[in-house]
Amino acid sequence: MENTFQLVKNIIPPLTTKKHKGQDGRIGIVGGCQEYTGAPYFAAISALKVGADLSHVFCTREAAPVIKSYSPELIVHPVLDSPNAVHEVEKWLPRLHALVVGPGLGREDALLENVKGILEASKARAIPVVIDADGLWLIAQQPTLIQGYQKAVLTPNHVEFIRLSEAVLRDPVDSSDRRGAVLRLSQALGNVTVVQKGEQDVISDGEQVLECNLQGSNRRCGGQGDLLSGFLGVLVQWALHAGPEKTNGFSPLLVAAFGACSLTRQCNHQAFQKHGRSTTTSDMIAEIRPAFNRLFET
Ligand SMILES: NC(=O)C1=CN([C@@H]2O[C@H](COP(=O)(O)OP(=O)(O)OC[C@H]3O[C@@H](n4cnc5c(N)ncnc54)[C@H](O)[C@@H]3O)[C@@H](O)[C@H]2O)[C@@H](O)CC1
Ligand SMILES: Nc1ncnc2c1ncn2[C@@H]1O[C@H](COP(=O)(O)OP(=O)(O)OP(=O)(O)O)[C@@H](O)[C@H]1O
Ligand SMILES: [Mg+2]
Repeated sequence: MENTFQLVKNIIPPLTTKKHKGQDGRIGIVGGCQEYTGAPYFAAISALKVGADLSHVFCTREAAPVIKSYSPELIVHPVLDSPNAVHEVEKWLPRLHALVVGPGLGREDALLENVKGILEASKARAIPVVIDADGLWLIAQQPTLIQGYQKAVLTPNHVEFIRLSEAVLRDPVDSSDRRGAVLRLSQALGNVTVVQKGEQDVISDGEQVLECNLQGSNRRCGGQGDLLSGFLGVLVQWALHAGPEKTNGFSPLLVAAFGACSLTRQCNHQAFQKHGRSTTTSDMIAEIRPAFNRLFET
C-alpha cells in the first residue's frame, strides 16, 4: 500500500500564488430530493474540504433551500425536477471538471430519466463521472448508459454491488472471491472503474485490482459513502490532470479511488477515536484536514 500512497501524493496539485479560483476543482453533485438532503450536502462539502475550489449541487426544487441552509459555501441549483433539467445542468457542464451522480437522488422515474440525459451529455463532453447510491440503481436498470465509458467510476456498497453485478453478469455473486467479482464486473462494463466498499475496499479497472484496508473503525453510520464520492470527484480530476506519468503506469482513476478510500477510512478512524459509538458523518468531516495531512502531506 505504501507505494500507492506515494502515487496519490504525486497527483495532489501544489498550492501556489499563480492559480486562480477554479483551477483546483469545480465539482458538480447530482442528487438531493424531498427525502434526502444530507447525502448531497456530505458529498459537496467533502469535495470542498479536500481542496476543490467550487462545489455545485443540482437537486430538486424542494431540496434546494434545505441544502443551502446547511452551508453558504455550496452553489445550489434547484433544477433536477424541472421539465428542462437536462438543459439546465448541461449549460453548466463546460465549467465543471467532474460530476458525482446519485447521492440522495431517490428513485423516482422522472428524476432518473433526467439523470439519464445528464449522463449522456456528460459523456458527450468527456466529463469524468463518479456514480454512487441511486445513480447505481439507474445503472443496474440500464448498464448500457455507462458501458465502455472509461472516465466513469462506480462506488457500490455491499447491497449495490450485488444488485449491479447480478444485473450485468446475470449470475449470483461469488462472495468468497471479492477481487475476482470486482474485476469481472469492471470487465463486463467495458473497463469502467469499480470501487466495492466494505471491510476492505476493492478497486479495479478490469486490468488491475487494488485493495485499501487502511484501519477505519467498526462504526457504520450513514453518510460515509457520500464523503467518499465527494472526495473521489475531486481526486479523479486531479489524477487525470496530473497524467499517467505521475501515476507510474497505473490508471489515474485507480489511484484516485485508492486515495478517496484511504481518506474516508482515516477520517472514520480519527473521528471514532474521539467520539466512539456516537461518531456521525459530521464528525468525520471535521477530521478531513488532519486526516489528509497525516496520509498525504507528511
Ligand atoms: N443523510 C442522508 O441524506 C443520507 C442519504 N442517503 C441516501 O439514501 C439513499 C438510499 O441509499 P441507501 O444506501 O440507504 O440504500 P437503501 O435505502 O437501499 O438501503 C439502506 C440499508 O437498508 C438495508 N437494506 C437494503 N435493502 C434491504 C433488504 N432488502 N432487506 C433488509 N435490509 C435492507 C441495508 O442495510 C442498506 O444498507 C441514497 O440516495 C443515498 O445517497 C445515504 O447516503 C445515507 C445518508
Ligand atoms: N466493514 C467495514 N470495515 C471498515 N470500513 C468499512 C466497512 N464497511 C464500509 N467501510 C468503509 O466505509 C466507507 C463507506 O462505505 P459504506 O459501505 O458504508 O458506504 P455506503 O453504504 O454507500 O454509505 P452511505 O451511508 O453514505 O450511503 C468506505 O470508505 C468503506 O471503506
Ligand atoms: Mg451510499
